[in-house]
Amino acid sequence: MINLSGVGKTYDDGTVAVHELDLEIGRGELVVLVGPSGCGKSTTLKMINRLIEPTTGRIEIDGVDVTRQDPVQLRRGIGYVIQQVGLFPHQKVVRNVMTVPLLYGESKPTARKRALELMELVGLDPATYADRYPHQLSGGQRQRVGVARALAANPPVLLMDEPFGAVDPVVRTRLQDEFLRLQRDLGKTVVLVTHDIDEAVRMGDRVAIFAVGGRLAQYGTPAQLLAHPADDFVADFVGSTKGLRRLTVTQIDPSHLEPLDGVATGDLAGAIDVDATLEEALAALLREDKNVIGVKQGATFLGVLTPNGIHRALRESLKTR
Ligand SMILES: Nc1ncnc2c1ncn2[C@@H]1O[C@H](COP(=O)(O)OP(=O)(O)OP(=O)(O)O)[C@@H](O)[C@H]1O
Repeated sequence: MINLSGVGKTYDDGTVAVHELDLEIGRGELVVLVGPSGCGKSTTLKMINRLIEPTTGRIEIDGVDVTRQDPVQLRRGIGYVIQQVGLFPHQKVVRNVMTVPLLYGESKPTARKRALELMELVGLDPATYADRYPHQLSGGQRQRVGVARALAANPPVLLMDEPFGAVDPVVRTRLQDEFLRLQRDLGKTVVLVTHDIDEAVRMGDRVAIFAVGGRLAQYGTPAQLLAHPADDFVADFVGSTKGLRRLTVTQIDPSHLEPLDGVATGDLAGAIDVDATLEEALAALLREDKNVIGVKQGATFLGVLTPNGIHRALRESLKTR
């Protein structure tokens, strides 16, 4: 879908922001670019929609070189969400979201209808929020308006630069979850920039870790990066809590379950679905202050998971990936 080959950017003052970058992003994939400050993540993102022109290399979307496309045309197919959202302060929320459909020649009633649908989609009740001004919203709500506006032209590609950066950690986690749910329905191809490795691991189908100097240190699934960091830099960056992070990306394996026989009902912390992650299983055990949790697939009870089982599953996932 999106293909970067040998892409480099050297700014006029000689700063090498991105160096010989090869990156392939599949259709419908959510790829996160992560790394320390100044390592070229935003520059990479802006080269995809031609806000910045590369010095070397080639960027293709669906096999078409972006530099051969009219930038305005190109950006119609690419939604862009930035941290400070950039809403028009003197326009009501609904009007802010209508901007893009109006730009593309939709009639006012059609644009308004679409804007209200999009507000609903991103979890902002139109009846409450449509006629507010941006300053009458919380940071998280403003961010949702930004996402709604980026989706307004129904672009196949979405570029997001620190989209959840400006909100507190609790709201941030909620927005991340909401966006993941939305993404499951919409199936956009998303490239998301963050400096937060936890966000990268939570959100990314694949994660590209950048090192200073615009060098790609490693590209892989969160599980691969956590289990097999390519070098010391990546190992350091994913950090000492990588065992914990693995909980969030490792799914329950039915072969680690034990039979229910012999477990006293009082010891059981309810049941979770087999599609859950080890983190969800552990969280449920801690929440209920129990040491056994049931695992089911639909209505079928598969067995139980204990802290030992979780530990074993973690150890094995480290070996196999
Ligand atoms: N217009 C410019 N002229 C010169 N250097 C620039 C320009 N824009 C960015 N840079 C430099 O290019 C490098 C990469 O910048 P970029 O914004 O892509 O990094 P980033 O990884 O997105 O950083 P952050 O996480 O801090 O936003 C940095 O060293 C930055 O100072």
